[in-house]
Amino acid sequence: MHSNEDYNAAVKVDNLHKSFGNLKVLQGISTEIGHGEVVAVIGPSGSGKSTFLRCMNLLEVPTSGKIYIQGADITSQKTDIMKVRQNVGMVFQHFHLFPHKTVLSNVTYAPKKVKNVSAEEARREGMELLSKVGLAEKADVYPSKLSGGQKQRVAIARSLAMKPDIMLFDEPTSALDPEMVKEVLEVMKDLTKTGITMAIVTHEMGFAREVANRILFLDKGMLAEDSPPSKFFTNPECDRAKQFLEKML
Ligand SMILES: Nc1ncnc2c1ncn2[C@@H]1O[C@H](COP(=O)(O)OP(=O)(O)OP(=O)(O)O)[C@@H](O)[C@H]1O
Repeated sequence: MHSNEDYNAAVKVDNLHKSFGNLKVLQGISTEIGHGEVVAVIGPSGSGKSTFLRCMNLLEVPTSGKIYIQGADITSQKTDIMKVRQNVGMVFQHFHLFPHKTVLSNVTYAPKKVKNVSAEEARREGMELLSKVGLAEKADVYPSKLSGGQKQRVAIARSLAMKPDIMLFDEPTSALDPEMVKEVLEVMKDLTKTGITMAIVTHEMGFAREVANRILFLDKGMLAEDSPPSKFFTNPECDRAKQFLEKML
């Protein structure tokens, strides 16, 4: 795919399998995500989308197969899992903010604690990030005072504070009231323009179509289709994707 032999994809997945007991959830997924690429991972419920994403930052340990992040094999025994998670940020369906910390402290906590960033710098960068997600004026409030959409935007800012190269989003709008979905998708859309590599599990087909460079369609733990959105949403190759889209659109 790439002529330069030294090229390292942002993410390379090679024959990834994951089972929970006898349940084979991922059954031999291989793909690459290029630097700055935005991929949407879609597919029926239970097809393994979350598990696939969670393997990319080792929240789930693959049963077999390899995952390389910027050329480094994170599935090797020697991997420093904390380092991987610093570089591969994740935003979840439920926001998991620290309830006893202010919005700004939620954002500055990890850079200070894990990266030894000074309080002053962490604060400056934290405020910048909160401005980017439209929440600078909420810096000193506690999460309980925020709407779901605001909480998710803080969670995004908090993840970005570690300056990851890759961001994973696991159904980031699924737990939100409908009127809050848009504000979170807008923040994510802005993020796609920054050149950060993104993998997004989503049921928001319109959003996937608009922002993704590629659609990865999972079915029964296999990568059933890998197409650009223009093709996937108008003329998908696999029958399961056709059936899925008929239900979704
Ligand atoms: N920790 C776990 N232990 C046991 N089974 C699990 C675990 N995590 C996921 N599973 C099972 O693996 C299968 C795939 O789950 P996963 O969450 O990856 O699917 P998904 O495509 O993201 O689904 P959805 O769209 O419903 O969120 C499901 O049958 C689920 O019950």
